[in-house]
Amino acid sequence: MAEIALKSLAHSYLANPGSPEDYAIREMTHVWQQGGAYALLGPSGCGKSTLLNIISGLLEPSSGEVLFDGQVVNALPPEERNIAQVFQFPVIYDTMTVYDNLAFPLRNVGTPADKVHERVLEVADVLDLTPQLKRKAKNLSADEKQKVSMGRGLVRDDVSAILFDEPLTVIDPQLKWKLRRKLKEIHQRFNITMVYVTHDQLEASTFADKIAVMYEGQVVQFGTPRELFERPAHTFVGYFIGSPGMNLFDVRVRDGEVIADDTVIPVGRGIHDAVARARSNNVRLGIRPEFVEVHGTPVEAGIEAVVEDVQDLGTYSILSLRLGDIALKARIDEDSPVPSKSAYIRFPDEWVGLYVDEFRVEIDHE
Ligand SMILES: Nc1ncnc2c1ncn2[C@@H]1O[C@H](COP(=O)(O)OP(=O)(O)OP(=O)(O)O)[C@@H](O)[C@H]1O
Repeated sequence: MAEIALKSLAHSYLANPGSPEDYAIREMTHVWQQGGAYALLGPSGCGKSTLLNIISGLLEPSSGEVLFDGQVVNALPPEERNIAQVFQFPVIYDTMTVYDNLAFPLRNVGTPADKVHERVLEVADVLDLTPQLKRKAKNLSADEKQKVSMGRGLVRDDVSAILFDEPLTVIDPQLKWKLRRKLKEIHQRFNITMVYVTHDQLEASTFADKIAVMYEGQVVQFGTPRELFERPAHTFVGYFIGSPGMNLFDVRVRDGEVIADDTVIPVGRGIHDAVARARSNNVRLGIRPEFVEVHGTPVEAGIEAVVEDVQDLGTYSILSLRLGDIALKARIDEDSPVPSKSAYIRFPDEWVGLYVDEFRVEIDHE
């Protein structure tokens, strides 16, 4: 088991990279602590698989270092890194039984037979594979094959880390939920560093204690699911996490007031001063639909907005609102009255984020 550190790491698939866009991984420094359950979350093409393959040694980075417990491992081939990796599609031996497939990684490193037997039974039990142990892998369903593949990743308890690259993609939705919980259980039981790649925020939040959100080859935020929700560090995190994503709108200061389009946004002094100080043309305020305060009648410091649509989602509704040219979403609980034509909205200062050139700027609210 190990701490995995990435130091000034960068990777390009091009022979002579020039601009930042030429890099699948832009220079980053990042630490996965020993024993943590982590998710690497991001859209297709943001560099997740590239990063995993660099950690496991399948790919050599263009620059920077990979360290396991402080030791540089760049020169070590995958088999010497002591890492287990589970891929999107099953990697198993079709002609072997399930038992032998699970035993393989242990026998490969000379584990004594009694220990092999004990671990195979334990992992088979956790993954509900015990009834299949004697069957040939080729006769299994797609779900079962992937479970065997996961079992092969989990069977050794002496690995530095287990890396999962979208392991549940081919799994039936109902079983997916069950396996995610199993993985969490396994993590708690064996205390192994686990990094789980996914583009699904729900999958990331249910598995991981901390999530690294990747965007265009960079980790733009590393935090708990709650931190990502409440304080997105980058507009992409605001947009990608949550459903619907964060409201973001351009703002500037005019005549001592913060305005968006032509609407005055009543905000506290801290936000006003920070907007006034921002030296950029890309200055936005962000607030999640959950934190927009909605009233049916005028309130102090409320902004009148046009209600364009109401989507009833059972336990809550999503309002589509318009403020001049700005479209906004607000979420209201089922027991709150739903305004019909006009709504009076407020943005509580504590839930408003300021984003300058896409990154969050901390505001002193005092
Ligand atoms: N072998 C390769 N040769 C050239 N470019 C590559 C190669 N593998 C990946 N890329 C490019 O590197 C970038 C990052 O790809 P990567 O597969 O790491 O992203 P990802 O986040 O894992 O995406 P996905 O979820 O679709 O697998 C993409 O622009 C991709 O086109």
